[in-house]
Amino acid sequence: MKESELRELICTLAKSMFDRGLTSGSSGNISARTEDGGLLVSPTGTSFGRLDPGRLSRFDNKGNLINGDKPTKEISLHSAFYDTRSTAGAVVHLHSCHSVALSMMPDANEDDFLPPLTPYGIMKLGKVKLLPYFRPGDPAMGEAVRGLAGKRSAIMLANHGPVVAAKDVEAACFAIEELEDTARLAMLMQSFNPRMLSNDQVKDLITTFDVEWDV
Ligand SMILES: O=C(O)[C@@H](O)C(=O)COP(=O)(O)O
Ligand SMILES: [Zn+2]
Repeated sequence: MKESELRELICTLAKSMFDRGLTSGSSGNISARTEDGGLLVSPTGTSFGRLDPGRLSRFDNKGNLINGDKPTKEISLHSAFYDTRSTAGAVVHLHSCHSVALSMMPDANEDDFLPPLTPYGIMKLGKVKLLPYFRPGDPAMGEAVRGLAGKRSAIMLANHGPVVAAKDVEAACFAIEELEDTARLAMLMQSFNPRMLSNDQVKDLITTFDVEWDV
């Protein structure tokens, strides 16, 4: 994809998520690989509702900022995904409400954050890791992601928000939206003892759709 098209797509997808309340104010950040191995990154303090394609932070393939505004303070978090997952072409972070709510539950599962409620949750995300709370911008977040050795495409930062890497920016947005939808279902259903997918049904999905599943 030409860089000008990628710039437009990042801003269009970010605005779509903002307009649907998936992140609000100036929360969230998004990045995508360019054809020359560089990165386009949302600038710090900007709103997903009003990203300007011409002002995205542009890094070259050696990680130098070459133009655009000052990047998100979570750049080390994004870099950790690119450095540990060779397939990563985009990374998205949101402050999506239901995911954050689920991360605050006393019985939240750290190794497998999302309950197996729907097939799409499994297919789009694999197993989601819940990481502890970090101060926003703390490079330790990136270190925690590096500690996962590229085995997870999706993580949840406790009391903060989800972060998802995927092959391109559209796939990353699809996946993080699925994470929020699954967390929403989990919160809606939590007092009803919902019937979940069985282990066999989950295994069937993993096999049929070639889902990465860190065991
Ligand atoms: O929660 C935070 O402060 C950041 O993770 C965030 O979502 C927005 O920070 P910037 O991308 O630096 O604006
Ligand atoms: Zn954040």
